[in-house]
Amino acid sequence: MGADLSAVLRDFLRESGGCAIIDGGLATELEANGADLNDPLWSAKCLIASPELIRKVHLDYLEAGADILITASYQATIQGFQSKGFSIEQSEALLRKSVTVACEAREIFYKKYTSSSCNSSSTAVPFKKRPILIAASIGSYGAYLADGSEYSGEYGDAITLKSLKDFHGRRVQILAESGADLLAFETIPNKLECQAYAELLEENDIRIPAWFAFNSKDGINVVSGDSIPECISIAEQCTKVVAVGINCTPPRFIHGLLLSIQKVTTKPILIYPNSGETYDPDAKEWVETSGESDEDFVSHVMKWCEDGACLIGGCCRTTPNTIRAISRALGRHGV
Ligand code: MET
Ligand SMILES: [Zn+2]
Repeated sequence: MGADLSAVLRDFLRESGGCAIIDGGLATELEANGADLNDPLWSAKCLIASPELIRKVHLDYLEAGADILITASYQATIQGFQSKGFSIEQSEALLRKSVTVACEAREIFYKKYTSSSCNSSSTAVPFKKRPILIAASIGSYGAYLADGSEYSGEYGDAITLKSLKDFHGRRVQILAESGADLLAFETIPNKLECQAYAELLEENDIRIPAWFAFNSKDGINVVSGDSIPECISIAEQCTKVVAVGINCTPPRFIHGLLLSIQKVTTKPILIYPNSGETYDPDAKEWVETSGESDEDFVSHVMKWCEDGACLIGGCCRTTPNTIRAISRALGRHGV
C-alpha cells in the first residue's frame, strides 16, 4: 500500500491552525512588477528571461503571510516551450526550474527570519518555522492554447480523454518528481479534463498529493456548463487528490459554490477567487467594472471559513495586499 498522501495536507492544516493561506495571483503580479507577459507562455515566459522576478513575487507573498506558493508553471508546457525552439530536455528543465525558484524563495524567507530571531536577543525563543508548501501549478489544456479557452472549457470534438492524458502526462510526471510538495491542477474548465487528470494520477506512480481547482462563471457550474458536483465527485474518488475547490472565479460566486461542493466531498476545500474582474480573451485584458477592493474581498473570508473552506488565497489580479488582508482577517500575526 502507498503512503497516505492526505496526511501531508491534514498535518499541514493542523500546524497552520486549521486554515492555511494560499498565495495570490502570480502572472498578474509579475505584470504589476513590470513583466510583459503578452506571450503564449504567459507567466512561464519569466522562467526563461527573469526567474529572479518570479522569486521576488513569491517572496512578497510569503512576507504577506502565504503558507502555500503556487509555481510559475501554469502555462509552462513541454509543447509550448518546444514551439519556442527549446529541446525536450530544455523544456523539462524549465518546468523543474519553476519549482526550484519557489523553493529558493522559501529558503530565503526561512533564512531571513531565522537569522533575525538569533540576533535579536540572547534569550530569544527559538524561531519556529511556519510550514510552507510549494504547489506545482498545472494549468489546463485551454491555458496552453492561450486563447482564453480555460474560461469556456470548449475544446472541440477532436479533443478526447486520451488526447488530454497524452498532452499532460509527461508534465505531470516531471512536476511530481521536481521537489514540489503538491500538484495544483488549476482552472479546470470541464469534466473531461478532470477525468483525464484523475486517471493520470491513478495510473502513474505519482508520489505527491494533488488538489483540483475548478472555475465557474455562473456560480453554479464549471465554465463549460458541466456540473460541479459531478466534477467534484470524480476528484473525490481519486485517492491522490487531497483537496478540491475553486480558483479564478469572482468572489460573489464563492458562497454558493462552497455550499454545493460541501455536499459531495469529504476532502478539505480550497478557494482562491480572482479579484472579481473579468478577463476578455479577445482584447487580452481584464475588464475592471465589477472588481472588488481588498476590503470587500476580505469581508467574505470568515463567511467562506464558516462555509467549510480551509485553504484560502487569491487568483488573478489579487496581490500581496490581498493576502496580507486575508492573513489579518484570519487573525494571523507576524511571520
Ligand atoms: C488563469 S488562473 C492563473 C493561475 C496562476 N496560478 C496564476 O496566478 O498565475
Ligand atoms: Zn486566475
